[in-house]
Formats: sequence, structure tokens, C-alpha cells
Amino acid sequence: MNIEKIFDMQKELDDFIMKTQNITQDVFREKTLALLVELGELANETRCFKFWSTKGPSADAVILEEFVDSIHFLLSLGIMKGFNDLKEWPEDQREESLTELFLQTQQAIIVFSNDVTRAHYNEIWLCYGAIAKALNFDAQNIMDAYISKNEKNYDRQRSGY
Ligand SMILES: O=c1ccn([C@H]2C[C@H](O)[C@@H](COP(=O)(O)O)O2)c(=O)[nH]1
Repeated sequence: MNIEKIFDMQKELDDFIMKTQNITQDVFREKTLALLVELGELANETRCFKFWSTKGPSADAVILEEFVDSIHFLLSLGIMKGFNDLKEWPEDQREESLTELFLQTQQAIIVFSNDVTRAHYNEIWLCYGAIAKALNFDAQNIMDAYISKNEKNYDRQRSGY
């Protein structure tokens, strides 16, 4: 997976959104909250924590789209801080349940928001690597879904989202 390519695509999309929406202020905190929200939406589609329900997870395509929404904001946060030198999709050997992985990821985002360092940023990537593995998404699935959602995000901006 060419992570450099999606960092570049994200930078272009972010610039386009800032211009289209006339945003001049720093939106780092907003994007941090957006990432937490997207993580929750992803967890919700997997339904991994819904012990009170017999209904299964959403279709893989729905879960993958939520996954790459998170990836958009994760890339974007890295770009804002110059932490955009990740080269490979992060492989992580963690074997915890999805529920534990979501809790760890939420924690990693909060730690990063309180102390914006490259190490804390990379830890979030490792968490998403572990979630991808638990969901059986490989680097190519993620790349394809990212590109498709990136295009959709341009269309939404152009049609007055
Ligand atoms: O500066 C931004 C703002 C939004 N998005 C993208 C990421 C997600 O794919 C999508 C989230 O939009 P909602 O569906 O949550 O409105 O927007 C960006 O890439 N950069």
C-alpha cells in the first residue's frame, strides 16, 4: 500500500475543503473530535459491543467505508503536524477483541490530543492497523476504499454538502 500517495491525496482534499468552506482558523481540535466520532461510528457498524442484540454486523462495504472515514481524519491530523512520513501500512500483532481494540484506539487518540507527538500519532496508526486485521481488511481493500471515499468527498463539496 502506498501510504505516501494517500497522504498526498488527503492534503489535496483538505486544501479543497478549506477553500470551498472558506475556513481560515485552525481546525486541529475539530478534526481530533471528528476522528473520535468516526471511530464510534465504525464501532457501531461492527456492533461488536452490542451484547444486548442478536443482530449481526453491517455489510463489509459499510464497515470499510466507516474505516476509511477514520483514515481520512487520521491522515489529516498527521499532515497538520508534519507527521506524514509513514511509509507502510501498520501491521500490528495485537490479538485482543474488537471491543478492546476500539477502547485502546479511543485512548490513543485522547493521549495524542493531550500531547501531540510523533510517537503518540504513530500509536494511533498501530491501533487502526490492529482493527483492520481484526476486520480482515488488507492494505489493498483499504487503499481502494480510501480512493473511492476521497472522490465522494469531492463530489459532496461540489454539490454543496
Ligand atoms: O477536512 C476534512 C473534513 C472532512 N473530511 C472527510 C473525511 C470523511 O471521509 C468525511 C466525513 O464526513 P461526514 O460524513 O462525517 O460528514 O469527510 C476530510 O477528509 N477532511
